[in-house]
Amino acid sequence: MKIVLVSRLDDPEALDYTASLARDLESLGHGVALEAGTARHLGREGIPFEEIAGDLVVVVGGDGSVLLTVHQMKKQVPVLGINWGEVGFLADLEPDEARAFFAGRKDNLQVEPRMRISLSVDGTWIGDALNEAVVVTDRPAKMLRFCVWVDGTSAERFRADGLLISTPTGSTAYAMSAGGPIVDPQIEGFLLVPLAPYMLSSRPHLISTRRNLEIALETEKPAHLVIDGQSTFELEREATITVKMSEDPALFVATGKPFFEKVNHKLRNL
Ligand SMILES: NC(=O)c1ccc[n+]([C@@H]2O[C@H](COP(=O)([O-])OP(=O)(O)OC[C@H]3O[C@@H](n4cnc5c(N)ncnc54)[C@H](O)[C@@H]3O)[C@@H](O)[C@H]2O)c1
Ligand SMILES: Nc1ncnc2c1ncn2[C@@H]1O[C@H](COP(=O)(O)OP(=O)(O)OP(=O)(O)O)[C@@H](O)[C@H]1O
Repeated sequence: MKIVLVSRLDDPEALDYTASLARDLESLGHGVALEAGTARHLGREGIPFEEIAGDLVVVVGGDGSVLLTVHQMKKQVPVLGINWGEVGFLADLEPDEARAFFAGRKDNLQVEPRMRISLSVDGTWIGDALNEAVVVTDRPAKMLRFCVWVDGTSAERFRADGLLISTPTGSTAYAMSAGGPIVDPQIEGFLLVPLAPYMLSSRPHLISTRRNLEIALETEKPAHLVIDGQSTFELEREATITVKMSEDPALFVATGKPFFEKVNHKLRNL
C-alpha cells in the first residue's frame, strides 16, 4: 500500500513514534511518505496535506489531528487514527495495537464512509464539515436570532447564543455537550442543536439529508461560522446558510471496534 503518515507536531514522543512506525511499515513492504509538517519536524521532505493521495493516511494524534487531516485533504483518502490525544474518539487504534494491525493486513482494508455536510453561505460554497458547523456570536453574552427553513417551510425561529449543525459523527462532540442525542453514524441526517436557546422548551432536530435545509440569520449582530474547529468565516448580517450532504464523504478504516462500545468507553468518564 501507499501510506502517508501525519503526526501531531506539538508532542516529540508522537513524532518519534511516527518515525518508528514509518520504518515498520516500510519493512512490511509498504510505500511510506510523510506529510510536509511532520516531515519537516523529522528533518525530511514531505507532501502537503492538499496533495495527499494513495491508499491510506495514518494520523498519530487525537481528534483535532484527524479533523485537521480530513479538512485539509483535497481528495479524501482512507484515514486510520492512532490515538495520541486526550480522547481520540476518531482515532480507533491505541499506539501499542498498530503493529499487530498492520502485520495482519497486506492491503485488504475495510473502509467506512462518514457523511460530511457541505456548507454554502449566500450561495457560495465555503467548505465541508465532518463534525459540525457552529454559528456563534462575536460578542459574548449577546444572542443571535435564527430561522430554520426545511423544504421552504419555516420550521423554527428562536434566539440563542449560537446554533450547531452537526453530522452523526459530530453528535459525540460539541453537539453532545450542548444536549444533543448520540446519533448512529450509519444514519444520514443533519442534527441541529441550539446553544443556550432562550425559550421554555427547545429540542434538537434530526433532519433527513433528502430535505432542503437553510438557516437564516435574522440579526444585525456580527457572527462567525466555524467548521470542525478548523476554519472560521465571518458571516454577513442576515446571511443564509445552505446545508447539503457533501458528495465527498470522509473515509475511515474499519478496525472492528463497535461504535457504541467506543461511546461507552471513551465518553462516560470525560
Ligand atoms: N463544548 C464542547 O464540547 C466543544 C467546544 C468546542 C469545540 N468542540 C469540538 O471540538 C472539535 C474540534 O476538536 P479539537 O480537538 O480541535 O478541539 P479541542 O482541542 O477544543 O477539543 C475538543 C474535544 O472534543 C473531542 N472531539 C472532537 N471530535 C469528536 C467526535 N467526533 N466525537 C467525540 N469527541 C470528539 C476531542 O477529543 C476533544 O477532547 C469541534 O469539531 C467540536 O466538535 C467541543
Ligand atoms: N500535522 C499537523 N500540523 C499542524 N497542526 C497539527 C498537526 N497535527 C495536529 N495538529 C494540531 O495539534 C493539536 C493536537 O491536538 P489533538 O486534538 O490531536 O490532541 P488532543 O487535543 O490531545 O486530543 P483529543 O482531541 O483527542 O482530545 C490540534 O490543535 C491539531 O489541530
